[in-house]
Amino acid sequence: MEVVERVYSGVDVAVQHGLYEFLRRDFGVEVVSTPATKGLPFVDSPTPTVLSASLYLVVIVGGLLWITVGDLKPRAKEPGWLQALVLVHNLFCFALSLYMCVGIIYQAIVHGYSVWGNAYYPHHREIIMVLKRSTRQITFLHVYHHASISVIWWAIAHEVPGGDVYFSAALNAGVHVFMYGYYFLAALLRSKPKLRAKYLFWGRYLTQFQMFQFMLNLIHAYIIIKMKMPMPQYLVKTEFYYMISLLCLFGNFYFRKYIKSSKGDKIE
Ligand SMILES: CC(C)(COP(=O)(O)OP(=O)(O)OC[C@H]1O[C@@H](n2cnc3c(N)ncnc32)[C@H](O)[C@@H]1OP(=O)(O)O)[C@@H](O)C(=O)NCCC(=O)NCCSC(=O)CC(=O)O
Repeated sequence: MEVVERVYSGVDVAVQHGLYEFLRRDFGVEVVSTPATKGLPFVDSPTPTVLSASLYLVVIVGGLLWITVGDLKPRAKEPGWLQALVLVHNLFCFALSLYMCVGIIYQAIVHGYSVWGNAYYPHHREIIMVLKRSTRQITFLHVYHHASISVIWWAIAHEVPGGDVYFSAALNAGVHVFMYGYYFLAALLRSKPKLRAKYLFWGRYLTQFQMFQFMLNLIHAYIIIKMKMPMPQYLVKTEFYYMISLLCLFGNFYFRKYIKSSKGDKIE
């Protein structure tokens, strides 16, 4: 019997199961399925991602204990090494986000994707906050988001590494270009509050942009569910509820930072 190897995603298996049976029965062709992302580091098994997310939680909880037990106050003046680390970190993340955003959009164009409605088929082939002792920034929102998002994206890379997932990946990378640009400027102008207020007035618009992205992802997930598009339903439903949770948390953040606070934006 002829053996043909095909890469697959969870979607593909469901869609093409009948075809594989037909090939086996009528043509004597055995199709061997291989995940599209097989062999990629961190994708085959969830263990490295779950371990990294757990390590992240251990470092955050350990860091909070270190700050609390030692009764450490936020640093009035940061040591030079910490300033340099924050600047290099933000610059690196800024460049990486830009590379990812442009790269994903480029691939989407090359594969003739439309904005939405692209099913995946196999042929398409903080530590910073702890060091700064900035307990103000170590919020439930921040820790929940960073501990969970890596596991969610592991599942996406494993199950559907293509199709419409390009959209939220490109959008999020684009948002992160601005976010790390913002953090870079905030760190650079730390001792110059007037300049910081002048050049970082757009912080609130950045938060709105983040919430707009969650809203778009929510609408997108809703459409996929309603149109019964060939995507693993548990992943789309996870996206749907995850976006609702982020909208609530960011709504609360926005209200407390920009509306309720009598001082207004912290950077002023
Ligand atoms: C404007 C925001 C981007 C950030 O709001 P913040 O209140 O955290 O920002 P801020 O104005 O206090 O930021 C200035 C302070 O951050 C410090 N800072 C600099 N670089 C940093 C870094 N890489 N990580 C954390 N803090 C950093 C600066 O030195 C400065 O400290 P000092 O004041 O001591 O001088 C907001 O929209 C936001 O995202 N808020 C949610 C909080 C959060 O955790 N966001 C990031 C992950 S969520 C995410 O990523 C969602 C998404 O996908 O879009």
